[in-house]
Amino acid sequence: MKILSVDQIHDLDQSTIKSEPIAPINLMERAALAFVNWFADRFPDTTPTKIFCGLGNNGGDGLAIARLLLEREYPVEVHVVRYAPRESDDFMHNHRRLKLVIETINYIESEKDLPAIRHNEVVIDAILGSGLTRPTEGIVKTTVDAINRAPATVVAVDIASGLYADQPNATTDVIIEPDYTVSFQLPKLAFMLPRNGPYVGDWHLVDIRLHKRFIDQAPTNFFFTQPHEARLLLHKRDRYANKGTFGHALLLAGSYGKIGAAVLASRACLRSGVGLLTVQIPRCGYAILQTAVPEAMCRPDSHQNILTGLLDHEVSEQGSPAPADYSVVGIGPGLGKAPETLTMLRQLLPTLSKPMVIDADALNLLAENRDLLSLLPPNSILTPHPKEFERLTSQWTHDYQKLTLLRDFAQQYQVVVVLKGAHSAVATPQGDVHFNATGNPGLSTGGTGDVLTGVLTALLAQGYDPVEAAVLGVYAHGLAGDTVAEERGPIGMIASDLVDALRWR
Ligand SMILES: NC(=O)C1=CN([C@@H]2O[C@H](COP(=O)(O)OP(=O)(O)OC[C@H]3O[C@@H](n4cnc5c(N)ncnc54)[C@H](O)[C@@H]3O)[C@@H](O)[C@H]2O)[C@H](O)CC1
Ligand SMILES: [K+]
Repeated sequence: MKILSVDQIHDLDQSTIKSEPIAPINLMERAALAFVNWFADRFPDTTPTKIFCGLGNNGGDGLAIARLLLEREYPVEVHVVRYAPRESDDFMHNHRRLKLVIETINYIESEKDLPAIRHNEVVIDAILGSGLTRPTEGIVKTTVDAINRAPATVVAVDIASGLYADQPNATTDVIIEPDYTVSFQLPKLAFMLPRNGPYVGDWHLVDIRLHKRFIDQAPTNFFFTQPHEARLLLHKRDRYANKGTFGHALLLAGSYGKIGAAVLASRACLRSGVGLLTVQIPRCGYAILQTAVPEAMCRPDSHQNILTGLLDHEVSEQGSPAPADYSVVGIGPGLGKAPETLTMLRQLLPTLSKPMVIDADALNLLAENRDLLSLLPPNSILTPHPKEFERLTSQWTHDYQKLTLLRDFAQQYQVVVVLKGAHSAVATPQGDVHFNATGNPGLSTGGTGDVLTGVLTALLAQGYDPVEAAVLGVYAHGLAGDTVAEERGPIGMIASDLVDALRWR
């Protein structure tokens, strides 16, 4: 699903109005009805509801929502924040219609007009929408502040008042902090950025049948992966396939005290459909890996505690293939940053031409030796968490800057970057960014990144296009997290649970 800019959403509105055709006031009615249907599914018709409206079309939506809720016999109070002398046409239209069915419309011009808000009430925020052009100030700011301080549940219409849909807010801006945002049809870029969490809450989309052809043709670099889109990426399995069909992956992972990372990545790789898996680990991990993951083959490193890339010929079979002979190489989980391991990485990279997967300490080694970045095989997948990405690039002051760094990095080095976090972002060598829909805070625990590395390595081994592998892998990994969280709650989740919860269908 595409994420469009505010300007594009405005044009989409106009295009919908012209092409259907539909009168603007009827499109507003459609939007209000979609909101009310969502609302009525969550809140019973006994819920005391205070609707705060601005004077533009977001306020117009609020007035229409008030009328539709009154029709359904919700106890509704309407408060219009009168911050400017002029209202939009569709606001005026809905104002006239509402006056016919409601006893009073309240106006907030100064602080003394603010109503008390109690904890059992729901506040609907329809003060400002995507038309925001400047920070909240004066009575708007005072009202937003009062709503944020109130103990009630807050639902934002389209977007929280004061939050820019596609550009950074200042840290001093006063913005509604909703429990829910109910947005019209397409998500806003602002919803994808972790630091906006308090200003978005739990967000939902309601369909208002905006002009489909316009959306199909609209250019954008930003996408949100929906479940059905992720599932379409899944390759069907041929009935006559054999294990050779699904590739042979080589994982380079583990160091003394971190063999568990190699185990997690290996198990996840096997659970994600790889044909054959070989793992190179330090000798200290040999018995552990062979016991914990009997399905994997083991290449013991000549070093006892770290990876050096040299094989222990006492234990490993004669004539082991070179890393380049495997379908894919995944490197990083539990690796450590020993000088010998850096030497291994330095020698390995120029020998590889197929896309590889690079995670954890392999990323930290790249960050400390940035000359290695130009040796990465094109279309390789890098999976940094924000701190690792900062080491690879530079510090950022807000999420939009981080997004620019992310796109620039992926384009400069022609790699796929999975920036992990809430709504993990997959940046492509072409400059696109795909935000993920799945996952929860339970994933912030040791080892979940190792699981992702295993998943992505398996998908590349099976011949998935690297961008598709990243989008699908991140989706499936997050979904496994959601499945586990549903069962035992996010607090009790551990990375091994994720491996067991991976589902490919
Ligand atoms: N396609 C859709 O998604 C539809 C959206 N609808 C709703 O329309 C709003 C956008 O409406 P618009 O009138 O363009 O803007 P706002 O209501 O957000 O703002 C009104 C007006 O206020 C001025 N303004 C900007 N910043 C401030 C500020 N900080 N303080 C005071 N005033 C400010 C500015 O002049 C704005 O124009 C969208 O969010 C949806 O809710 C349609 O109803 C249906 C289709
Ligand atoms: K709003």
